[in-house]
Amino acid sequence: MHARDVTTATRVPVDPWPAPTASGPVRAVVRVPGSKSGTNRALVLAAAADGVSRLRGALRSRDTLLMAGALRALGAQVDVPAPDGADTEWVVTGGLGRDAGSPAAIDCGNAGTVARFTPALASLTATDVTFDGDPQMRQRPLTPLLGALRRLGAAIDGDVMPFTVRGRGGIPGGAVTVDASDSSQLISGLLLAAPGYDRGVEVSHVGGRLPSGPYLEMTVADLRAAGATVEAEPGDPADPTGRPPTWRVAPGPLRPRDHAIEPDLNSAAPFLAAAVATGGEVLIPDWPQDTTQPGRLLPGLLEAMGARAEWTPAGLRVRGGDGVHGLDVDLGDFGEAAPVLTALAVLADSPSRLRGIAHLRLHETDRLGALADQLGRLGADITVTDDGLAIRPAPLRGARLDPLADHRLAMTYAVVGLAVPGVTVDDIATTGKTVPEFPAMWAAMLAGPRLAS
Ligand SMILES: O=C(O)C1=C[C@@H](OP(=O)(O)O)[C@@H](O)[C@H](O)C1
Ligand SMILES: C=C(OP(=O)(O)O)C(=O)O
Repeated sequence: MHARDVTTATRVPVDPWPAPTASGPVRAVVRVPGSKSGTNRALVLAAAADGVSRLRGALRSRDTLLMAGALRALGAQVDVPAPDGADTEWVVTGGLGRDAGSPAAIDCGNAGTVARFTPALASLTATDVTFDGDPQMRQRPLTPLLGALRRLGAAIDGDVMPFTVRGRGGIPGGAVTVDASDSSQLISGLLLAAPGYDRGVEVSHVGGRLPSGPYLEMTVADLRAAGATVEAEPGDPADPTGRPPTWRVAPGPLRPRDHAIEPDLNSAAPFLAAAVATGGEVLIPDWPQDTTQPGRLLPGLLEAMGARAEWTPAGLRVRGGDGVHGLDVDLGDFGEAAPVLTALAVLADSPSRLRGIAHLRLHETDRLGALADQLGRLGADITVTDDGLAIRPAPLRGARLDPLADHRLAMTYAVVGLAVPGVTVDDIATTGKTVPEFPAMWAAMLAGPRLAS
């Protein structure tokens, strides 16, 4: 068992959880909860705005409740509706503690978004704020962010977690470089608070390949929607001597917003994969037509593995084909898809290569090593390469798997379990990081409702 926030677990599942096998093609409509990345950006921007913001469709999960707690510690009021109550809107009254207050503490859990998005905000308060988190969060990249913030004028004790930001009511800001090759969140964290720096910010990425590009688009779009003036220059990855990717945010007030959070397309991935693995059909309502979420790439990826994807007025429908085929793909923009695609790849009839995802070693756990090791217990043939995974078809058998406190690994094992009898999963409740009702949703998917064909 791994530590988890029991306050978010509304139903306690059995441990280890027997992953259900599918008795036939899965046919279901699955409504997935709100986007973690959208919810946590909306909360940060609302906390930094002057006035009251209202969020509909926000995700209520471990990562977003940790964000709500962090923003309260920084002086904002965040009212989270009860899980099953009539009220569904999250209401945020912006305002960071500008008067010297007693020291505050922020628990980041294993939420990269909390650990990377809130230190810059803390530098705008007049309070000492100490940051800590789960053992794995202490290992995840933060040092480049703290160094850049210090160069922008923040006073910070420590280069690794736990560390303390000594808020002095603001920072000068200005131009800074950061090596964000280990995580795009290191840049997002500097940008999201930048309207509050005296001179705003100009951030350039200098280093190896920048992962998770769509999340920087999301940061820019969400800042603009909150009234910030932002310029983004992509740079030319093919010309390392050219101008690096650079973002500029002007100083100025943010406006409060009332808006809806999109469904989390990453959370849809295991359910869509269930359609592919079983030759069935899953429909996700409210799939956005136009989105900055990297999950917009999912339909194409699943089609490359043999599925058919179709946008209908009711949502995105994915139908499995005659079999599952391997794929060779660069997932640098969409590393979160790698675990679930690995589940499909071990069920596929031909080899797969997942490339461009070296940074996954620094996610909730070392995802590359964990996938090879844990799925290897089932007999899967997975090799960790320099920048990803090589997967070859192999006969599979049941075994007990440990998600190592990683929500996406737990959901990945559930997908494999549809096709391989005897898979059990430790600590399935770790899915509460982003999909708190995962076991119940999975059971409901397997029970229908049937779709008209
Ligand atoms: O900005 C965000 O909301 C995220 C960025 C990505 O992080 P990395 O750039 O560290 O991969 C992604 O994996 C994470 O789940 C969410
Ligand atoms: C990498 C992930 O999360 P985090 O926001 O903690 O980085 C993820 O959700 O796959």
